[in-house]
Amino acid sequence: MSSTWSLPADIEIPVRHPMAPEPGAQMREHWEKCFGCGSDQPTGLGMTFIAGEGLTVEAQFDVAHRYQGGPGVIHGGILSTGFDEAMGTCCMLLANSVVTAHLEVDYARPIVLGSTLKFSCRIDGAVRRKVYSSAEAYVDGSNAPVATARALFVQIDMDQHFKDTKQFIDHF
Ligand SMILES: CCCCCCCCCC(=O)SCCNC(=O)CCNC(=O)[C@H](O)C(C)(C)COP(=O)(O)OP(=O)(O)OC[C@H]1O[C@@H](n2cnc3c(N)ncnc32)[C@H](O)[C@@H]1OP(=O)(O)O
Repeated sequence: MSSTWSLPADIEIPVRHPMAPEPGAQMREHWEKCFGCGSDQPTGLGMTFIAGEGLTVEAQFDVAHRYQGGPGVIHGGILSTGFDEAMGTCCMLLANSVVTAHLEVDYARPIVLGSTLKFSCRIDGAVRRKVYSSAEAYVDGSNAPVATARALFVQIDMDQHFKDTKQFIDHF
């Protein structure tokens, strides 16, 4: 990993929301039209999520041929999208609405089309509206991660943040 990412000194461990899904339970999509998780988004990743213990989430999707970048391997942007979605969903354990402010990925190994890509995500801490997360991605048969990521999410007011794009909720 080549990252210079560091967590702030005043970081605190937030409390998992009491209404968050139980460990082992499937977590819901945050929006049905979302490219990452939406059930009404036929060209999307179709990611699924299982709540883990504490502030952790496991996620996965199948690397379809349409996600190809180089010959036979995943496009790097699709992999970063998977991280974004998985870590963003992990933040839902706090029952706050967040958007990504910063995302960085280290690509360690090529990921072959047809793989099932699995993500282990956690919340590392929070400061005010900022939620810090990190994650690793694995494919079957690999003990070492094929990629790692770190991200900063910022809590938002949904009505304010999407005030200019509300029409997309009714007209996709
Ligand atoms: C609903 C659940 C969803 C779960 C799954 C979601 C998965 C997918 C998530 C996405 O892909 S979201 C789409 C991509 N992201 C965006 O479009 C966000 C675009 N950026 C913004 O809208 C604003 O920049 C943002 C809301 C992130 C922040 O603007 P604000 O005016 O609300 O806050 P502000 O700029 O004061 O920043 C708040 C704190 O974050 C810090 N910050 C913001 N951007 C940063 C950055 N890039 N790097 C480091 N720190 C950053 C900022 O310094 C400050 O720190 P302090 O509390 O210490 O003062």
